[in-house]
Amino acid sequence: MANRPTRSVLYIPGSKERALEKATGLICDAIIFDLEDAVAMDEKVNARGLLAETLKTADYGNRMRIVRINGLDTEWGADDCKTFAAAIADGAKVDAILIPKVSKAADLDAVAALVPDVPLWAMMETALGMLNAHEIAQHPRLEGMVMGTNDLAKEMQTRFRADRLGLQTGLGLCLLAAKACSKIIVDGVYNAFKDDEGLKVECEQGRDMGFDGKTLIHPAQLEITNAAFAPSEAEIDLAKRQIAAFEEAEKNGLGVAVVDGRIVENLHIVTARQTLAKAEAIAALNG
Ligand SMILES: CC(C)(COP(=O)(O)OP(=O)(O)OC[C@H]1O[C@@H](n2cnc3c(N)ncnc32)[C@H](O)[C@@H]1OP(=O)(O)O)[C@@H](O)C(=O)NCCC(=O)NCCSC(=O)C[C@H](O)C(=O)O
Ligand SMILES: [Mg+2]
Repeated sequence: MANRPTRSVLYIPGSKERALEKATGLICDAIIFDLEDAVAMDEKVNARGLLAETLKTADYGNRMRIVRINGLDTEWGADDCKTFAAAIADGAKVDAILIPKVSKAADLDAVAALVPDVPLWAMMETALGMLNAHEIAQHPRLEGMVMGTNDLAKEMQTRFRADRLGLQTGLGLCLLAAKACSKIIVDGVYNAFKDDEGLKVECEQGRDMGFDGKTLIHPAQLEITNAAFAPSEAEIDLAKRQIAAFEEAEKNGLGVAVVDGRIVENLHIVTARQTLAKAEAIAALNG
């Protein structure tokens, strides 16, 4: 869905009944209902059943509902696919299926064959996935990419740094692939969920790099993230002034305007209109 905001994408373990209920009232743009890493092995089967029933009955409003299945290389992946294909046919509201550890386009083909029609999202979190990001982004069923920075850091053997130096190549490759193919791309989680300042810095970095939003692990991270990935009042004001100045310049037969000492050309107007469209989409979401 073009323009659908994905500023804040909250993981909820599919096994946690209280968290599933709480999310109906949280200020997140999207929810990842997780059956993979957030669910213990002996809870996998129960979580699958609980989640399938919950998505038939619970009202998550206009929050996007994304189900993260287990990989098809695990004992749960194929049954996750079959259960959700059946649940969707039976009225469960699922906007996308998220596949973990996607390393090549064929990983998407395998899930596409088991779950018809629903858009697919890919966890980008393996070194091979980074190298194959473009072929993954080109997949016709793919709608969005999610950076899995914990798994990527593990495979890369990087250490945590505020500037995410060891992850930058992977983040950049995935961003290029997603943008070239007009797909949604959201950043990885910030593990220290009580560190607001650190989260803010990482959100700003992700926003500056071009991510559409960030994945989160705790409701306390929502407010900072929503603010960071929304156009600010100053950005909205600048966009309006750029459009007005450019229209005025055009009337005078000019192709360039100047706003705040900077040139404004047609391409800047595209960005300005995108900023206003994003602000409108967020306002519409908040009703
Ligand atoms: C991190 C947590 C285990 C902390 O849980 P808890 O100790 O229960 O937190 P609080 O007591 O502060 O919770 C306060 C209330 O908020 C609710 N809550 C907590 N977390 C969530 C949530 N994620 N969604 C919805 N609601 C949530 C609690 O129920 C409390 O409610 P109330 O009873 O009304 O007070 C916990 O936050 C958690 O489990 N988070 C999710 C962890 C997760 O999903 N991990 C997997 C995804 S990360 C990943 O794998 C990314 C990727 O693959 C990679 O490789 O990087
Ligand atoms: Mg992961």
